[in-house]
Amino acid sequence: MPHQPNPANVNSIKIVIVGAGSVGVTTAYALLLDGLAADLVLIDIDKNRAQGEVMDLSHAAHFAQARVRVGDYEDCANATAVVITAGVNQKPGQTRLDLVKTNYALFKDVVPRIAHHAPDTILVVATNPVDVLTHAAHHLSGFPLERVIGSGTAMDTTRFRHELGKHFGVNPRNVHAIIVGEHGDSQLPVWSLATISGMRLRDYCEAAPGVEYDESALDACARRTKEAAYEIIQRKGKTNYGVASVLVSILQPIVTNSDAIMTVSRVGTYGGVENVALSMPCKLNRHGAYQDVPLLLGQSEQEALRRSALSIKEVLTSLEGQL
Ligand SMILES: NC(=O)C1=CN([C@@H]2O[C@H](COP(=O)(O)OP(=O)(O)OC[C@H]3O[C@@H](n4cnc5c(N)ncnc54)[C@H](O)[C@@H]3O)[C@@H](O)[C@H]2O)C=CC1
Ligand SMILES: CC(=O)C(=O)O
Repeated sequence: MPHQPNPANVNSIKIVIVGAGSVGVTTAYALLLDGLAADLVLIDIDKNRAQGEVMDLSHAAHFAQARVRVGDYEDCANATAVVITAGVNQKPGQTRLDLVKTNYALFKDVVPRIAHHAPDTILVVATNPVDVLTHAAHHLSGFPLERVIGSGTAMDTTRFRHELGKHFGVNPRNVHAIIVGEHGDSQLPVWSLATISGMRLRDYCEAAPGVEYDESALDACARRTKEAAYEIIQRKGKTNYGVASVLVSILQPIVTNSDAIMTVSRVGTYGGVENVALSMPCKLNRHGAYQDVPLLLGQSEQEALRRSALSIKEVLTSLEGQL
């Protein structure tokens, strides 16, 4: 996702990243290069490793004029945002939902400590399964729902625009298309509202010379979007650059108070399923993901959204008594 030049005065901006592994450190590096924070704190159970990362990042911070340091939970005080990237990641063949027990136990430990020291901060959750853990973070912190944001399908929307841009030979910035629902296997592309240059895809294909509307090619774009993480993990063992860039795009409107619309995960009622977190378009500013953006889904899309909500709810129910 392209980043805007940062117009905010970031002198007072502190961002804490809990989890200085691959995603956390790549996010820290992207934040430093974007100049989005004056004070960047990394917290990790492995302090020695975190210290090594900080030493290395400090050499990049030298050019970016920011302070980067290892911290503990009391350093969350007065943070503008705390990003949670701590936890296990998928091994080849595992789904995101397979990680739930281990990462939920970690959240039970970590989230109350963050909330204790930073009762006014905004939590940005990346750890998988991100929708279930966004729900958990909301309950464990006691924060209002707009201040607990999961990176959700912001990642999948970016991948989808990339795929459609490649297919149509158009810069992904000029493709307006979103993925909603679970950041996982039940996600859904919103074909009915996808546009290029203000035109629905079918109209664009009729108007643009030499472009055919090929439904099976479009389905393949959606399939590659859904399967991208599996393929990357199969090849390199993890994903980090895409998500780091997406996390910076989520932090940007929070820091600059700029009312961006993004597909992020938030607790709510979706497809008639109550008290579940999944991604729909939301407005983001310094108050967090503070407003739903209405989405006029077609009938089959509404049904797919309900199925996605139910599949997340099923995992939440399996954790019942623990939440
Ligand atoms: N939402 C998204 O789009 C994406 C989410 N992820 C998720 O992000 C999470 C992290 O992935 P990676 O960075 O690749 O893993 P990693 O193994 O490289 O890093 C995890 C870090 O968490 C730390 N940690 C473990 N327990 C901790 C605790 N109790 N307190 C503080 N730190 C703790 C570890 O020491 C390690 O440094 C995974 O759950 C992964 O599935 C990964 C990519 C994309
Ligand atoms: C791992 C993961 O959730 C992703 O790259 O989408």
